[in-house]
Amino acid sequence: MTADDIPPRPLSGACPVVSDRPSRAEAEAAVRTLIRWAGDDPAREGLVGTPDRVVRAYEEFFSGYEQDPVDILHRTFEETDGYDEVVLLRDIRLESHCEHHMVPIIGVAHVAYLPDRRVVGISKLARVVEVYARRLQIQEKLTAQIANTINEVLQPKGVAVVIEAAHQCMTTRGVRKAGVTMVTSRMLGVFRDDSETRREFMALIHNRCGSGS
Ligand SMILES: Nc1nc2c(ncn2[C@@H]2O[C@H](COP(=O)(O)OP(=O)(O)OP(=O)(O)O)[C@@H](O)[C@H]2O)c(=O)[nH]1
Ligand SMILES: [Zn+2]
Repeated sequence: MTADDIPPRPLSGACPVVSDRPSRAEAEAAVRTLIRWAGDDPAREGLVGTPDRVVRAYEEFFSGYEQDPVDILHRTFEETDGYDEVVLLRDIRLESHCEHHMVPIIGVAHVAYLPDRRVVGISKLARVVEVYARRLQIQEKLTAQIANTINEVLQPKGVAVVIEAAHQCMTTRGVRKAGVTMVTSRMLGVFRDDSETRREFMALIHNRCGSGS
């Protein structure tokens, strides 16, 4: 599946802050409600600390709303030795949450770009993945947001993002199909326009030679 039908702008940036964000106490009360709804007693010993733990876990899972990926990519370096080949970060571990069921999406992202003089510290590509992953997502949007942000900020000759992930809403509930992987891609610039560059990217993703893994 591709995200070709998703417009390239304006998806990046910090998320709009909700004006009526509940307090921590209200969030913990909501967890107690869910525990009661599940049929258990939030006052019993083993569950007393659970609302606090769940809210802390959510703080981690959804910390991406507080961060702006554009800032992460802001610091770039001029590449003066004429490197004009693809830069690829392969197998970036991805942990997100599906916006329909709020259960994990686990997989990997492959992120490549073809620089146009300016390059970025490679960890920053993984950080952009991390920020968007730590929001409620569908995989298509996540894929497009990562690619569009890199494209907007670095203005390279092209960007390619592929995500391969398993959705626990399909494995632990619902249709319950274990082992299914969803694959999404977003190709911009030369990766979209030039089939040879796209083929090279796909070969780099799938050719494990020399990776040491
Ligand atoms: N396109 C897309 N669909 C997703 C993603 N994550 C979850 N879904 C799907 O979102 C759909 C939500 O469908 P609904 O019919 O509203 O929800 P549901 O009744 O829980 O559906 P089932 O999962 O089929 O039981 C399901 O088909 C999920 O598999 C995603 O990242 N992209
Ligand atoms: Zn889901």
